[in-house]
Amino acid sequence: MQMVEEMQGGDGPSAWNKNYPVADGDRQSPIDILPHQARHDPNLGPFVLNYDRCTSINIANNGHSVVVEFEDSDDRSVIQGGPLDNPYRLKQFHFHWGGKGCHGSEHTVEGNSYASELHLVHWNAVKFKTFGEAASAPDGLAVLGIFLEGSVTDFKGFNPKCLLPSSLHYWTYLGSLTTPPLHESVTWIVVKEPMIVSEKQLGKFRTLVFTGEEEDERTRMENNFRPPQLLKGRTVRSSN
Ligand SMILES: Clc1ccc(Cc2nnn[n-]2)cc1
Ligand SMILES: [Zn+2]
Repeated sequence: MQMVEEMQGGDGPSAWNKNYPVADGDRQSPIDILPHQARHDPNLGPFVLNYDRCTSINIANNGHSVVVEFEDSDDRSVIQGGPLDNPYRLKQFHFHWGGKGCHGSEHTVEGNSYASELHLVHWNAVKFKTFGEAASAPDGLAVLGIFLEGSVTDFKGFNPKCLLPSSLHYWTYLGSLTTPPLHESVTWIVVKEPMIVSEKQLGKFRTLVFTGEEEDERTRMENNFRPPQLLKGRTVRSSN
């Protein structure tokens, strides 16, 4: 996909640095995670999700993913602990996926990718008044990344918490948004254990289209992931 874009002079990830020079910055995401090179940090405690009173507002195809937005006018749905100095409010979650097989996640682990990756996007409402302000500040956002692995099992019901695997051990590093504006404002928390979802569920993503309802050609929405970026000397820490 990316090669084709380059040959056709497309506006895919490799061309983003034209309009967003930060694409070549020092804390870009995603990255390829090398578990043996991650530094185990005994001071890194567990992160805590308080989503019980979470109130989703809508679900939408925003042209490059499927996004569920949440009410974020108070601290009813927050993540805290782990590498975070204070609670961060849940703003939205969305997914990245591929066209088939096990490609589609944004982060990779020793070069291996998963079929999809769920991103729960949170913002630092203690330090900033709005999401927009937080989104361009170095400690403004915290994105929880959960790998989704295809399997024939099925699972019913839907609640952000039930999407979490049993073990919440994670890697954490300082990075960025993975689509323009690519702000270097994200404290990444990537859970090690993938969630198992059914091929049927993954198939649902692949029926989504990039094009708007009014447009006639239907471009299938797939491969909406940015490839891994250079670490540039950053340390990836591992919880216990
Ligand atoms: Cl508000 C917003 C902007 C960009 C993205 C894309 C992304 N960045 N990091 N993970 N996904 C998600 C939400
Ligand atoms: Zn994302």
